[in-house]
Amino acid sequence: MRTQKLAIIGLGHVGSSVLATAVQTELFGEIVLIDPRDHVAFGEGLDQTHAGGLLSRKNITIYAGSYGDVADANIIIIAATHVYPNGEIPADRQDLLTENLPIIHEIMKNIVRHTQTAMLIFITNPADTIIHIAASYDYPRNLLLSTGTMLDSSRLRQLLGQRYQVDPKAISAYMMGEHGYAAFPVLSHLTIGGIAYEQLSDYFPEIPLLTAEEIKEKVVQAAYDVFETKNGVTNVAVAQSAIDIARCVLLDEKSIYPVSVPMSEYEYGFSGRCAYSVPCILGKDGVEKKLLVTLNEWEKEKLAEAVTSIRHSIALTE
Ligand SMILES: NC(=O)c1ccc[n+]([C@@H]2O[C@H](COP(=O)([O-])OP(=O)(O)OC[C@H]3O[C@@H](n4cnc5c(N)ncnc54)[C@H](O)[C@@H]3O)[C@@H](O)[C@H]2O)c1
Repeated sequence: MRTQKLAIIGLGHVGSSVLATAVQTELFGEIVLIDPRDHVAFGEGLDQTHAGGLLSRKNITIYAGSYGDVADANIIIIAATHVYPNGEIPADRQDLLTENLPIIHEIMKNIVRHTQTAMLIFITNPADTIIHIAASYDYPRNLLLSTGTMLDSSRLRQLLGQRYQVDPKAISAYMMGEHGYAAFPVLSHLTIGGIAYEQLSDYFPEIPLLTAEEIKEKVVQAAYDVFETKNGVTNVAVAQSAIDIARCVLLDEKSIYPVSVPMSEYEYGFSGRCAYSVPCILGKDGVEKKLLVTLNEWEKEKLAEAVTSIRHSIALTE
């Protein structure tokens, strides 16, 4: 009998958080770590393995490996990125593209050589362009996605949860579009405890209703509140997002998450191929259905802006 196997590619701040979160979930019996800085993959694996003697921990096999080891992986999470000297990480995610493009090509070439069945979950930025590039390889389209605006959506629910003093999980809401400056909230489908956004003032008259533009700005800024205080690193919440997706696929949960996926011109009518975040049903077959929700005029405008921004980035790769 086989256990569930996870491969993590890129063991920096994000990859090591993915590892720590994955271990806590107890979903995986085997975890392989791949990073060109062999000593980093080895050390992260060893550090986690040392906790294996504690009564709270399951006896999981964790080791530094190579691409041959992804052949029987169920889930592959990619958090590889160019390492900037002196930690001078560009704040604009798009500025990571030049350095990360060859890294993603190298990773995809290696993955397709060994498997066609693992769910690929990309974290590497710029998220949407990266998934567009990954989708250019001979790999099942339904088995690749980027966490995209999943993290932005969690920030949105957290922000509104604090504002209305309710559990963020009581809020059904998501961000769509670009994982970046052009992410936008879809207020036309947002509910708090089933109450539509525009009716919230009836229930919470003391709380002024923020405009969609104000919410967008606050959510986009939230990433930088972490980035600026943690010296260019945001690692914990995105790691949890990636593992939530992994769990959803492994348990065939059919949850709906906003994730970045390849989009054709027949979806939302933008000519040519692109990739951006839309709510998707995720299950054992990966991305099982994209929910192309009806958008209001402001949201259509913002989606067009997001597509333009991502297209500009994609054009730099051609
Ligand atoms: N999508 C999101 O919501 C989100 C959130 C946070 C961070 N990120 C992104 O996650 C990525 C990782 O960030 P980080 O803070 O962990 O960076 P980091 O610099 O700490 O780690 C990057 C790791 O990737 C490894 N790497 C480099 N080239 C590689 C290759 N060819 N194959 C495999 N591994 C390789 C490096 O050796 C390093 O260990 C970045 O692109 C960052 O922008 C995305």
